[in-house]
Amino acid sequence: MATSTSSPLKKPVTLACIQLASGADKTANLSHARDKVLEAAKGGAQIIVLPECFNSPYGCDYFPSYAETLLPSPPSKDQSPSYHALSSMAAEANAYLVGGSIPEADPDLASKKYYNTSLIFGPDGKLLASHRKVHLFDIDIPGKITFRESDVLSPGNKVTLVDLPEYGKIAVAICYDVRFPELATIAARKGCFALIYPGAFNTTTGPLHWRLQGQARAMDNQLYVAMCSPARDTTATYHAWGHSLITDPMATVLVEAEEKEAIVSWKLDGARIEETRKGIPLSGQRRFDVYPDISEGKVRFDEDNVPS
Ligand SMILES: NC(=O)CCC(=O)C(=O)O
Repeated sequence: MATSTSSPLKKPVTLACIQLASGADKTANLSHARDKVLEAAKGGAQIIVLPECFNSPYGCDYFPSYAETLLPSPPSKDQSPSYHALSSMAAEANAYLVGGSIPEADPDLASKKYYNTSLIFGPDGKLLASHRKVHLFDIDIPGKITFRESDVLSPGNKVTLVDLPEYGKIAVAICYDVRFPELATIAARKGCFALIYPGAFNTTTGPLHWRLQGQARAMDNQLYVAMCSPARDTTATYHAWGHSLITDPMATVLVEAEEKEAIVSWKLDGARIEETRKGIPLSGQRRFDVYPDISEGKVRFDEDNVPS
């Protein structure tokens, strides 16, 4: 069966994950994020990723008090200081910025609906897309960790693909979303060269699954995967696993942080995707006569890719 191996990445691009140390002071977190984004850009990064809830502590008790309204878009500075800080950082860095995630308040404040939302900006500081976490982190491992984002958050309802014109398409999803291979498969079949997950696994599931999830999504879909965590803060109520990493399309972990603040980066190369797909030509071997192609079913994308 004929197999197309042309790469979805048009030219090499350096991607950096910033494993940011943040605390309770939002203004300080935004300012620290700016310093680190500029540092990553100075180091050559053209796509820069921040972690989940980079502007606040991570936890259900914090979401409402840190939440910002993002709609109507663009929001005013009062509505969303984080939106404006991220936009300025992207422009100053002259880089694409996957702005981790922030707690978002529904514009109908009376609804008391909140989302875990990632904003993605272009090098000119313009918003390119947003992703509301689709799969909320609700788990209960007795004696270890119980977490119910759904007590406070509402889920997003779309797959988020973002076109970076010089390079190609990326997909953005948030943390627990990584456990649902469907999003990744759809993104890969729609031509993405990388899956980018701002995330914050914990010290129970992190050592078991964080790396495996990144490698599994890369292996299944033969593309790059970046997972960006906050640094671990043992004085916080939630202890993030850290270990931000980038895997290649063969599922090799190219670079991985420890638990403390760090920037990890790698030059992604389309040839690596082509070589992987040529060697193991999955795309031409699928049996859509036996099972359906989930990327061709009813998939919800956001047509104009801005909050709506
Ligand atoms: N913030 C999250 O979604 C955490 C996900 C997580 O830790 C997991 O095990 O999955």
